[in-house]
This record gives sequence, C-alpha cells and structure tokens, in this order.
Amino acid sequence: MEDREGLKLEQRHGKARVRVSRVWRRPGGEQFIVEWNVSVNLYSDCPQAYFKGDNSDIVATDSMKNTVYVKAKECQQILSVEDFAIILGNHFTATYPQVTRAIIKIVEKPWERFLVDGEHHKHGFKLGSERHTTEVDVERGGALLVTSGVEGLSVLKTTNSGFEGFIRDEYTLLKDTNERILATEVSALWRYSSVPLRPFTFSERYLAVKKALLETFFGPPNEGVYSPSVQTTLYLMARAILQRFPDVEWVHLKMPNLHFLPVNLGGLVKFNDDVYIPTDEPHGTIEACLSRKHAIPLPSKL
Ligand SMILES: O=c1[nH]c(=O)c2[nH]c(=O)[nH]c2[nH]1
Repeated sequence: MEDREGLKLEQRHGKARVRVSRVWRRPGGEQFIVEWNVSVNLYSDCPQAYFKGDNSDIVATDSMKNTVYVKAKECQQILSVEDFAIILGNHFTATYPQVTRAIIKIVEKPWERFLVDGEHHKHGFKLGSERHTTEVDVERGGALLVTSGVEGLSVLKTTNSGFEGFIRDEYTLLKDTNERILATEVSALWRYSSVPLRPFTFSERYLAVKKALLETFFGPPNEGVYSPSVQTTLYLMARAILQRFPDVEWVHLKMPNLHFLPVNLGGLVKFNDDVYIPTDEPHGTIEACLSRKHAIPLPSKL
C-alpha cells in the first residue's frame, strides 16, 4: 500500500488463465496427464511503475506465464493442483525481493483414465464432470494458506425432498410440498488449518470430501434421506466435512436450487410427480460458510 498526493494505492498484478498440460510417461507404458488452468497474482512492491512509468521493479506477467510451463516441466512426479500451486507461490516469493505475497489459483480439467471392460487404458482418457480447484496464498516469510475446492458437482434426487412452512403473504404462489425433485450443482471450498505434507494427501482428501458431500446429499442407497430444504441439506453436508476432517477450518458451499417445475396442462397433462420442466433460469441461490468457532473469519468468499 502506498500513499501519494493524499491518495492510497493498493495494487497487484498477475497472469490469468494460463493453460498448461503435463504428461508423465512410465517405463511400462502407463501414462498420466493433467490439464490445469492457472492464475497467478503477485503482491509486489513496484509503486514507481504506477507513479513514474518506471518498470524496473515489475515481474512481467509474461514471465509469470513462462514460469508455469518451466515449473510443470520440472515436476518429475504427478502431483495435485495444491502441490503445484504451493511450488509456484514459493517460487515467486523466494525469487523476487519485490514480491511479498503470491496467490495462485488452479482449476483442473477432469480427465479420467478410460476403463475398457474393467481394464484401465494405458494412455486413453475421457472427460469427467466436476473440477478440482485450489487457491494457495503464500506470504514471503512462509505463511501459507491452502484452500481446496470442487466445482460443477451436479447432483439430483427424484424424491425425498420438500419445502414447507415458509413465509406466506400476498407475493406467495408456491405451494407447500413434501414431494419434489432436488437438483443442484455444488461448489465447495474448504480451508486447511495445517498444511499436510504427505504426498497425495490433497488428492486423496479431494476424493474423501466429495464422498462425504455426496453421501450426505443422497443418504443411504435404499431409503435415502429426507431434505426439508436446500438450506438444511447444505448445513448437513458442510457439517459432515468438519466432523470427518479435523484439519479443515471452514467449508463454504454454494448450492443453487435448480428447479424441476411440475407440468400441469389442464386436460392435456395431469401432473402425477412424473413430467417436469427442468430449468436453471431463474434458480434459487443458497450459500453458506460453516467454520469452527476458533477459525479466522472469511471476509471475501460470500
Ligand atoms: O429448499 C428451498 N429453499 C428455499 O429457500 C426455497 N425458496 C423456494 O422458492 N424454494 C425453495 N427451496
């Protein structure tokens, strides 16, 4: 932050949406691929660039982009988005005295190894759906915040959902129901209170968090679990994460309510919980952050 002429300057610069893919080839023929969309943001001490046109303290955003490719090349083992973001953040804060803080965001494209009759293809991949994300915040001097996430996790259940007892006034048309379709596309973020150092911890944890979210949303396979509202289900899903993973400080969930509207066309179609109009426009927006009481508050995520 710089003061000049009675004005306060806060600034950062970076490179957004650097797309990089890395392949690892094993001697037996098995191959691995990741595809990442990386955004770098550097808090950098370069006020003269703003005040005087003096660029001598600027790390060029073009160099940031090139660094992503070089660091990907240097990684000899497959690694998680979190691990790669930590490598990048450490690099920028350790290399440039001007850089006091680096924020690295990565979204992974969900390439999944193709399964042929139960056998894993050695070098064939198909695109899955939900995406693993991370945001890593590295401060010069070592402070490190790691947030992981999943986005685009689309889920639906055809029953065991309702919405009743809400405020009724002259604007209310919606009827109480204890039978509806519940559909949403979950986006979750969770913050680690301590950074696990074992290899593959982040990747394993990503799968475990998804499993906890899905099990809570659906309930047991035969009977399921009743959802009285998206809000209740969201709370139970967030609580499951904090209960299962003690090193998670907070979890933030966004769960749009993607409505399936009953089709009732007079004498033509009588709705019998069977024909619906699926729609996402407009949709309900429900989001919340659940944290342990001791956690530092989350200013910017909501
Ligand atoms: O689960 C729901 N929560 C709401 O807040 C809401 N509002 C609404 O119209 N339908 C629903 N459903």
